[in-house]
Parts: sequence; C-alpha cells; structure tokens
Amino acid sequence: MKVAISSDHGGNRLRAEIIDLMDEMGIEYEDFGPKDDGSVDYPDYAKPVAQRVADGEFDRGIVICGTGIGMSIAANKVKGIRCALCHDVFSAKATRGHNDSNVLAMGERVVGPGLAREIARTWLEGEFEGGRHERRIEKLTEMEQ
Ligand SMILES: O=C(CO)[C@H](O)[C@H](O)[C@H](O)COP(=O)(O)O
Repeated sequence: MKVAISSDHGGNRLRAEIIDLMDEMGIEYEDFGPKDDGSVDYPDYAKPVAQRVADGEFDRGIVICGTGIGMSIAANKVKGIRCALCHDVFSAKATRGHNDSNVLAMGERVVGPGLAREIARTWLEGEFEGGRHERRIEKLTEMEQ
C-alpha cells in the first residue's frame, strides 16, 4: 500500500507522529509537506494528496490540520475521494468497512498522539466489507456525475 500524507501548520507535529507510525508498520508513503512551521492554507495541502489518490498514484491519503475539518472538506471536493474525519477508533474501523474511505483526516488540536496513532493504525489496517456497502458507494459515485 502507498500512502500520501500532508498537513497544514496546525498538523505538523501529528503528521510527524503518523509518519513514524508508517515507518514502524513498514508502509510506503510520500510526505507532501509542509516543509516548515509557517502558516499555510489547508486547501493547498489537501489537494495534492486527494488528487493523487483519486488518480490512482497512491492507494490512500492522510490529511491533518488543527481540527481535521478544513482538510476533510477540501479533500472531499476532489472527485473519487471519500475522506473520513475520525477522532475515535470505532469510526476509523467503521469507515474502512462501510465507506471504503480512501483518505483519513485528523485534527492535531483534537486528539493526542497516542489515540491518533491507534486511529491511523486501525484505518490503515481496515478492510472494506463490500456487500450492501458497495451499493451505497455506487450511489455516492453517481452523485459526483
Ligand atoms: O481548517 C481548520 C479548521 O477547520 C484547521 O483546523 C486549520 O488548521 C485552522 O483553521 C488553522 O488555524 P490558524 O489559526 O490559522 O492556525
């Protein structure tokens, strides 16, 4: 699995934490920044990750800002993206199983690093369940036309 990851300035520390986690898990990733702690605009960092996932260059994306909200709104503007904002492990598991979410959003100002790591690990390991959920995803895809 190849993962694209980015944040805004509000998510830099958590992005580093999740990169450490992916190193531990042996997951291949590319870091789309930002490269320093200066203030940036979250759409500029959500877009490259979401676009590359939508294009199939990466299997999944992880986007992080202060709340996770701005990044999730921005990522979901890209056709083909199902970005889930998760701050608990139950939702992270459910969104992989039911929504086949291809981007995970989290907020560094909302969750601590320990919980964020468990959320990300659960989401990265989660499998889509298919079945009745396929039909619902088809309906989401139809809404994009
Ligand atoms: O988009 C957000 C809120 O929905 C993110 O949390 C941003 O990181 C936040 O808005 C950035 O705020 P700042 O005051 O410019 O650091």
